[in-house]
Amino acid sequence: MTGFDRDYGIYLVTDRGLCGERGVLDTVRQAVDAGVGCVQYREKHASDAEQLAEIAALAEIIDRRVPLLVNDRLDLAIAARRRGIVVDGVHLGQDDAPVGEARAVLGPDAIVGHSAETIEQITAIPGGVDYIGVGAVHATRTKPDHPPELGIDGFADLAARSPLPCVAIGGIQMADVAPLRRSGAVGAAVVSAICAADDVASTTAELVREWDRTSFA
Ligand SMILES: Cc1ncc(COP(=O)(O)OP(=O)(O)O)c(N)n1
Ligand SMILES: Cc1nc(C(=O)O)sc1CCOP(=O)(O)O
Ligand SMILES: [Mg+2]
Repeated sequence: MTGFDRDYGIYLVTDRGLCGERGVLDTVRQAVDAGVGCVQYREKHASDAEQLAEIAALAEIIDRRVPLLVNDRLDLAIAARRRGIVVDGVHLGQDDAPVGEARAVLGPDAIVGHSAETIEQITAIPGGVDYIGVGAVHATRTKPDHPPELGIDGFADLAARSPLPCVAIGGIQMADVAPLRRSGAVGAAVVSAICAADDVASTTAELVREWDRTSFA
């Protein structure tokens, strides 16, 4: 399966603060066991050494069951791979390293995700991108500087016009999963819905069931 025709399912984006005492590693372990389709390591504050150590531990826990992507930091993804750590790709925003550079360095099998919030940004995306992260579906406290709220209908409109598969992100909760999948999302990316859950295993399993039982667009 290429990154392009992949079903990303319930796509976990990590947040150390929201994981609290349980920690990122145990949260990811439970979420992968419960069926998430992708994990993105998103850490804005730790040192490079700390992030590399955490990426290495996550790669061991995930053990190639689902893709592990690194948010923002193409350089860290490359450094991890040089150490033999299995990193499957990157998610890069509009202000991060160029997606073409990521594709060139990580190779044809890597997953390269890119963010966009308007149809102009979507149509301007160069080749080599596997999916677009489109948000914010809803306002969210997880990313105070999130793009304007699209709502489900706004997401559906962009996904219908996009030449690339779209992963929805931003304030996604259980009730959004089915409508988003019906509107063409190839994944529903969540941070707080899983990281801040009291019971990660059962919450994730419920989200995954909802995704799996909803028909494609
Ligand atoms: C799946 C997915 N979609 C969008 C984003 C947002 O990325 P970006 O615009 O670079 O913002 P930050 O995550 O870096 O704050 C994402 N991370 N994942
Ligand atoms: C990382 C991120 N990007 C967004 C975007 O809209 O581009 S919203 C977001 C955070 C999503 O967190 P939660 O699932 O807790 O709402
Ligand atoms: Mg970014």
